[in-house]
Order: sequence, then C-alpha cells, then structure tokens
Amino acid sequence: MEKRVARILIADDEPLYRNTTAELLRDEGYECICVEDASDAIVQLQEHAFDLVLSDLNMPGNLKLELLKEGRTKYSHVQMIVVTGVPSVPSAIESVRLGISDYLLKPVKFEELLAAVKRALAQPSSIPGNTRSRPDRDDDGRSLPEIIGDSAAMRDVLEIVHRVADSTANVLITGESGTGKEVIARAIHAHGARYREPFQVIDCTAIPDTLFESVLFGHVAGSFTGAVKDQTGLLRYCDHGTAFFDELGELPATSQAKLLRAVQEQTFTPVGDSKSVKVDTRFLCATNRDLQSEVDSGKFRSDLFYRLAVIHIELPPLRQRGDDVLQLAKHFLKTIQQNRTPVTGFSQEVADRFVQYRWPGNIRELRNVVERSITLARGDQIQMDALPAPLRNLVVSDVEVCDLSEVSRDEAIDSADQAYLNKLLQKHGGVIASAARQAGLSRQGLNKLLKRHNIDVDAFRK
Ligand SMILES: Nc1ncnc2c1ncn2[C@@H]1O[C@H](COP(=O)(O)OP(=O)(O)OP(=O)(O)O)[C@@H](O)[C@H]1O
Repeated sequence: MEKRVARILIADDEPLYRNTTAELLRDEGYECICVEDASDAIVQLQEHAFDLVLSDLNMPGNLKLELLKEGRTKYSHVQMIVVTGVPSVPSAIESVRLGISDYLLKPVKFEELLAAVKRALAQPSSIPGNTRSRPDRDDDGRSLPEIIGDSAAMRDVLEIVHRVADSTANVLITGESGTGKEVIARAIHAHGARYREPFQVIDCTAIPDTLFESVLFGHVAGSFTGAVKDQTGLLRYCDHGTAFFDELGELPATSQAKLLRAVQEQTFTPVGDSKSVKVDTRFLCATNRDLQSEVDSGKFRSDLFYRLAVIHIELPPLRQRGDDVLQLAKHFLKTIQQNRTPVTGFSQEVADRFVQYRWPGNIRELRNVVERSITLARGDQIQMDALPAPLRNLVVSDVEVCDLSEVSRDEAIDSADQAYLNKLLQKHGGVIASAARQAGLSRQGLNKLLKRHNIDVDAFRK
C-alpha cells in the first residue's frame, strides 16, 4: 500500500515566509495548505485531516493563542510547531503547557525547520493512552535522581518539565544556588526524545575565556602553542544529545559571542580548522543570576539570551516550598544512611526548626545537614544537639528563646545577633550599604559580622 504523504497546515500572516516555507516543504514531498490567520486555520482543521500545523503566534485571531488551544484540545493527534518572530516567555510557557512539539524562532533556517518537522512527524500521535515509557536510568546506567517535592510551586515546575521534555526548545533554568537546577536539567533530558544520547555538562566557570573555543569546538594540532594533538570539542560529544551550560551568567562577553553562533546555526569551526562541523544539540542552561536584568544593563547579550531562554523555568528557594523540606529531609535520611545506622527520624523540635530556617544553601545545604546529623545522632531520632550552629541557635520570634541550662550567655547573645542580622538583611533586600547605615555600622563591620555568623547575603537579594 502506498504511504500517505504527510499534510501540513501553515498558519502565518507573513506572505513571504508562508509561501517560501510551503514551496520548500513541497519540494521535500509534503502536502501544504497555507492560511494567514488563526480563524481560517481552525476552519481548515475542521474540514481536512492534517498531520502537522506550523503556527505563528502573532497573527490575526490568535491574541489568546486560539489556534494552539483549539488544535491541542480538539485535534490532539495533530502535531504543532510554533514558529515566531516575537518570542515571549509567557507565550512560550503556555505553548509548551499546551503540548506543542517544538518552538522555533524566526529567522529560522529551512534545514532547522525541516529537522523539526521530521521530528514532530516521527512522534507517536498524542492520542490518549499512547505514552512513551520513560527511563529511570541515564545513559551511564546510573539511576536518575528522584525529584522530591509536592509543593504547589514544585508541581508547576514539574508540569513544565514534562511538557518541555519532548520538544527541542532551549530552556533556561534559574534559581538560587542548590535549588536543583542541574537535577531539573537532567530530568528534562531523561524524559525527552534524546534520552539515549549524551548529556554533557559544561561548567562555564571552569573554562578560561582564552580556551573557550578550543574546549567547546576542539582544535587541530599545531593551531596554537600547546596544541600538540587534535582535540575533539565538548559540543561534538553531545551531537544529537543535550549540552547543559551550568553557571551561564558567568560567561564573559567574548565567549558569549562565540556561543551565539553555535546555538543559532548549530555549526562551529574547530580552532585552526577550515571546515565547519554541523551538530544537532539541545541547549539547557542554568544560572543563579538574574539574567534578564543583566541583559537590560548590557552585561549579557540579548540575542543569546532569547535563543537560550525560549522556555524559562524558575526554581523556588527551599524556604518557599513548605512541607517539601521535611519530605526532602526524610528522603535524604533514607538514602544516605541506607539502614546502616539505627536513626529512623527527626524529633518534633528538629522538624519544626527545619521549617523555620531560611536555608540559604537550599537543598544542597539540607542534604549536608542531614548527613552530618546522622553521624552525630545518639539515638534513633535526630535531636537538636546534632544540628549545626546556625540551625541550633536560630532565634525565631515565636519560638521560646532558649533553655537556660543548655545555652551559655555568649551563645544566647550570638544567636540574638544572628536573628537581628537576618531581619536587617531581609528588610534591606541584602543591600549592605543601607543595612549598615540602619545598624550604625560601617560596611566592613557589617560584612565581618555576616562572615562570623556564616550568613549568606545573596540569599536576601531580590
Ligand atoms: N527535587 C530534588 N529532589 C531530591 N534531591 C534534589 C532535588 N533537587 C536537588 N536535589 C539535590 O540537591 C543537591 C543540589 O542540586 P543541584 O546541583 O541540581 O543544584 P543547583 O541549583 O544546580 O546548584 P548550583 O547553583 O550550586 O550549581 C544535589 O545533591 C541534588 O541531588
């Protein structure tokens, strides 16, 4: 039996883009129908059978993403790709929530578009029940980190992770240090179509500016002093897979420019080589900086930002995740001690303190605290005396200050000082100059105190 030609609906109000794309796709053997607004597209969907819709976002009749909504609810077996010239984070998130296959930015190269079309058409249709089994191991056979957390904030994050995993859209993950950005990046890779391909972590703080091209793109022997043999760049290793750029905000301007070409064209040239290399790589990035304001102040390239932040996932700090803190603590207790010690839980006082504490180091700090407490615990319950000083001495206004038999005067003064500094920084949003002014201290004096109490001022910055 002859295979049916795939039929594509192109909805876009730019005639040049619409007609050229249709012509090129027809040359590739697809059947195309073009419309210039969302209402015509909806009529076409009612009257004909389609396999794929290529949809603009900013076109008449689509102010509220009507075409995507109608398409995904009534014609869920039809794949959808968004191709837009006006990217916006809310519309990207909404598109991904609705379950599109891909989100591309104009100007889009035809090869890039064609690859996305082929990928979308190769996907199993999203008829209910037709779900792909998810791996619970990564490509090295290690088990994937379990994502613990049931707070509303985390549920929203996980919904986006599942929606975005199957597309090739680049994702920027932001959040304070230790909130689990790398864990989320690995989850996106593991739940997506590339799960069998490499996941390559590229730590932007670990590559000196002068070696950026060589490390990322590779070099040929003799291209510079010290290049004694050919070296393959990291990007080549993640061809067909995912490149995870950690600490993206630290990337110097010259390296940003070099990365832009690789992201935009999926092409790079190894140092000293004359031939360029084509790759198919998905980019996931993480930073604890506010990259949007760095773009606004000219410190980070806006073109690179928009290419990489097609979808933006903001991870909540642990102190805003309610009961997740206890769930995570129990999870770490179980996984770290693996029944090797008699410890089975936390005292009520410890559990309360976990909820009251600010956790400037987030989940990483919690994990360390649990690990340390298991070692110091004396019975089957972790008690206050096994906690590190910042938690043990925390003074919360509605907690009884202390039991005089347990705390010395110096310790009591120290913890009051700490509570004062926490409040002060909270009020001044982590701005040292104004906090020091209010406290009647010099900036150096305040910094010294913060250091002594191990208080991370970044945790208070908004
Ligand atoms: N939801 C989670 N469930 C279980 N463990 C988690 C979760 N999120 C993070 N972790 C654990 O917390 C620690 C920190 O996570 P991760 O390295 O992903 O944070 P990060 O935000 O990338 O940190 P940084 O900004 O410092 O690079 C790791 O040990 C990780 O396994």
